[in-house]
Amino acid sequence: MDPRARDWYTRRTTSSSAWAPAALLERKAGTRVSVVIPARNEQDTVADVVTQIRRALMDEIPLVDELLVIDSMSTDGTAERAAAAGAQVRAVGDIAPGLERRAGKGEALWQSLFATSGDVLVYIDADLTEWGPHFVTGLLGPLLDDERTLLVRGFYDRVLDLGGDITTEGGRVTELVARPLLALHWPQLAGVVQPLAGEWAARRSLMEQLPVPVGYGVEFSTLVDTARRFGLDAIAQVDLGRRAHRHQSVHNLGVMAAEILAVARRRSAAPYADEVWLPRPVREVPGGWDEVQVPTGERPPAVTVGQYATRQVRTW
Ligand SMILES: O=c1ccn([C@@H]2O[C@H](COP(=O)(O)OP(=O)(O)O)[C@@H](O)[C@H]2O)c(=O)[nH]1
Ligand SMILES: O=C(O)[C@@H](COP(=O)(O)O)O[C@H]1O[C@H](CO)[C@@H](O)[C@H](O)[C@H]1O
Repeated sequence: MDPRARDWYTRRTTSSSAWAPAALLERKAGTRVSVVIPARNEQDTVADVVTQIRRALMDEIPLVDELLVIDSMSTDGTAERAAAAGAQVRAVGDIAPGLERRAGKGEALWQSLFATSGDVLVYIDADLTEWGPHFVTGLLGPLLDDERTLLVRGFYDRVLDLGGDITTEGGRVTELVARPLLALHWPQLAGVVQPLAGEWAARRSLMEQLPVPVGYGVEFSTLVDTARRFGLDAIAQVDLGRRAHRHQSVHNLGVMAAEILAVARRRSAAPYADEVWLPRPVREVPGGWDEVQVPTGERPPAVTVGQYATRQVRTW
């Protein structure tokens, strides 16, 4: 296991309960906070997400200065319901001249940079069904606590509810693509429990400097790019408890997986790590850390070994 991963995990992981809203308000001082909710056809859930944040973190205490829903080419009532719940709503393509209408979550987050004024940006998905305002305060904590922190990833039990038994087997692309990719190519990041968490926060000064994949690769790219350019300690992660959301079909997640593989391929000049270790999801392990070595050994072509060496073989 890359010792940097476990060291980072130990030093840079906190729980949302460590970041009390009142204490954050004191630390906030002159820092402006924008919450950005990218939304494509989320009319059934966006109003609840907006309402909870508005009530808890704008009406009850003035922690959040700006609450923006980016309407990402929705064809339902997302924009109307978000506005009725009290959010500012801006449609991709209507934000600034020259920013044409484009689909994609990353595109929505990138365009939000031109529609917000916050020094700190908190990204919250619009399809959450099990969550709370502590997602926002937990993500803000490490950023308001230390100016050297640039990016904060949430992590949680990932609920999977496909209409049958409800399990915590969610985060299918996270577990089958993103975390194995990190273990292979960026083992120092293997301690990040939810690299694809849709709830995360970053300094504007960071986001303005990073390239942003227009689709679902944005979480993976910002993690890898921040670590490479600013070091592991520029990143922190916060335990947010439990999260449920609307699920996509496994076929749609196949497209998402390909986007993330493309982002990784564009960045992974490095060969595979010598040894590949995969930490188990932290909540499965009492005490919070266990790792499994991934068998990566390869045998040489049989024709080069032992009794095969003399056989006539077909050559192409
Ligand atoms: O083109 C898109 C695709 C997704 N989203 C939003 O990005 C968030 C995460 O997307 P989704 O729920 O589809 O991903 P999943 O959570 O299933 O991986 C949600 O709020 C979506 O409405 C978006 O704004 N534009
Ligand atoms: O983590 C994942 O594997 C995917 C799919 O989650 P589920 O298997 O539907 O629980 O969800 C995340 O990935 C997307 C790509 O980074 C993010 O944009 C989503 O916000 C996040 O929910």
